[in-house]
Amino acid sequence: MSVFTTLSLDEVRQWLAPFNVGELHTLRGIAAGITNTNYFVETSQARFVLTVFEKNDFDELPYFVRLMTHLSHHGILCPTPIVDAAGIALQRIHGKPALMVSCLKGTDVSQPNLTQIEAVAQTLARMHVASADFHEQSHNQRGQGWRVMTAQQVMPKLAPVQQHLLQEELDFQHGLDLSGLPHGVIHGDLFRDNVLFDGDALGGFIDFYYACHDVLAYDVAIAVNEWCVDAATGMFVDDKLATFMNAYQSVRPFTAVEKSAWPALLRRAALRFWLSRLYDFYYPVAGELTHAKDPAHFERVLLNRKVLT
Ligand SMILES: Nc1ncnc2c1ncn2[C@@H]1O[C@H](COP(=O)(O)OP(=O)(O)O)[C@@H](O)[C@H]1O
Ligand SMILES: N[C@@H](CCOP(=O)(O)O)C(=O)O
Repeated sequence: MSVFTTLSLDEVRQWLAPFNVGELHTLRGIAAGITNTNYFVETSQARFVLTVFEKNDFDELPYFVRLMTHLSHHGILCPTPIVDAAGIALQRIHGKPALMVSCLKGTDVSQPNLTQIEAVAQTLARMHVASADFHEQSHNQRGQGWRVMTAQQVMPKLAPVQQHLLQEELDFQHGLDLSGLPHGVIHGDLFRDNVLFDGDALGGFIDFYYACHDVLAYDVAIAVNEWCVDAATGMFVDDKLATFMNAYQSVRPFTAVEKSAWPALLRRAALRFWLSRLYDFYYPVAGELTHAKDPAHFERVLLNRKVLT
């Protein structure tokens, strides 16, 4: 259960006063999610999601608010930040940053079918295209500096064969020059729990809090490593991968440079989540669930992607 900040109907009613969203009817804590407190807020006008940020500083959030606003104005299915009468979306509640967004339709899907994979891929490509005129740049919190620091922390915990794999991959990634690849806004964590579906119709992408300015094809690599993989082996499932790549490239075809960097990007994406899962595994935060995020899965994915290079 991830409601860290308990809110009462009365305080949310008061908090909603500067918004033009009608009368508050119901308030329901959302159990899913692990980082922030989320509530479904139902008013006489519509349904919203209210997020209380448990870890982010206020100052790092306006980028995400402006990004989601930009993307929703460009027709990308994602939460739309709701502004108060003064035009301000980001507020405080219990002294923590708080944001209300539109409620998307649907739920996350653990076994996506090809139609759903196609919709994710096309929307991701449209999001990348729509980001071309979003001119703010935010650095990747899970980029090179984080990789090196996290690797140092987990390295002593690993078996020698894993240490060798990790060091070799860090060296390989450090030596890459990706500056010639198209850059833009990446989602950065487009996992199955961050995409909602209403049947086969895409409800939208959520959880933009790893979004940043980075290599667009890297975002695709993150997504295919999640959506098109056999859970037992870490190998690609061919028809899922083909469906994803065809759908993505029907909107934004890869350049020649992206094609040649692709195997390395798949490795970088596998490394990123192997590392974060290793860190969570060896340095668990009391009370947080880590069992669902198996580092060994991304170790297998990385080993598989190395074979492709
Ligand atoms: N805009 C939204 N519309 C509908 N449901 C949402 C929305 N945002 C979040 N949710 C629901 O809340 C859950 C937790 O959100 P998430 O962003 O993953 O939280 P956390 O940041 O804590 O990981 C999601 O699985 C989804 O069910
Ligand atoms: N979707 C990821 C978790 C998000 O990354 P983290 O760096 O916050 O752990 C996963 O399933 O590993």
